[in-house]
Amino acid sequence: MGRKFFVGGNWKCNGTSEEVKKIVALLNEAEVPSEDVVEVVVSPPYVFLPFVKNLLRADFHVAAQNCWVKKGGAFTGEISAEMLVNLGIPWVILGHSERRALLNESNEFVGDKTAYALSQGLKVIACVGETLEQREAGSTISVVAAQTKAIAEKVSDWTNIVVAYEPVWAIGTGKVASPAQAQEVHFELRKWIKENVGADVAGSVRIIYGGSVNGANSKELAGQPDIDGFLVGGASLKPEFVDIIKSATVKSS
Ligand SMILES: O=C(CO)COP(=O)(O)O
Repeated sequence: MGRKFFVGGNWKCNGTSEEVKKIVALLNEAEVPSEDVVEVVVSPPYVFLPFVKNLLRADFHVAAQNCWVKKGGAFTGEISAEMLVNLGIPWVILGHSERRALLNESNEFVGDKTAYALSQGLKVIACVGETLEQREAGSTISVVAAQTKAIAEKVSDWTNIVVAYEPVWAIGTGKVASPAQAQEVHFELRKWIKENVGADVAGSVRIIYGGSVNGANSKELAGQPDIDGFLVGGASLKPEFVDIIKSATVKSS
């Protein structure tokens, strides 16, 4: 099958330099499956990126949580894709629901950002997901498809994209999607990609799940055929992140 398990830790807007040092020390000491089995990427706030990159073990990688939609310049407060490349940051998270909801990032804007970041050589964790209202209205698949379509319209090569399905109602709520609920959306999303992008991309693109993943629920979720890993928020700041990384072995066993 060839979709390497992917575990991302999204630290969001959290951490002091002391706390960041502690998390990095914890990760550096962790005994986890090799890089052949699981790809681990942690995403600290911008200001800690070079620090984390320099201290972190070589088999784990770092991601920024956002970047600007085009070349840098007179955009106060923004960070450009070129700067991330310049600092050797390989990944960026784009389209997180917190930015979509709180900063009004539209599907089109996220599609443009994804295309620009890829064009500069970054790898992108592109987030999609429905709100509770949308789920209850029965529009989960159409919402997720529209978000993915806006990316597909701007991007032709999906090699460096990981899609993160993060139902908004499961983020930071402790209310995890059941393995069956997550699998259903991952399956439908892969089907959409197969029909609208291509069978090769559908077979190879990793679709990871995010929303209240923890050390206790990660194994069962990882057992679902279309779940290729996780994007973890709260639990990525805790020792249980190591257990989540270890759930990669569910796929290889
Ligand atoms: O938003 C998330 C990861 O990007 C998920 O957050 P939680 O794991 O805290 O629910």
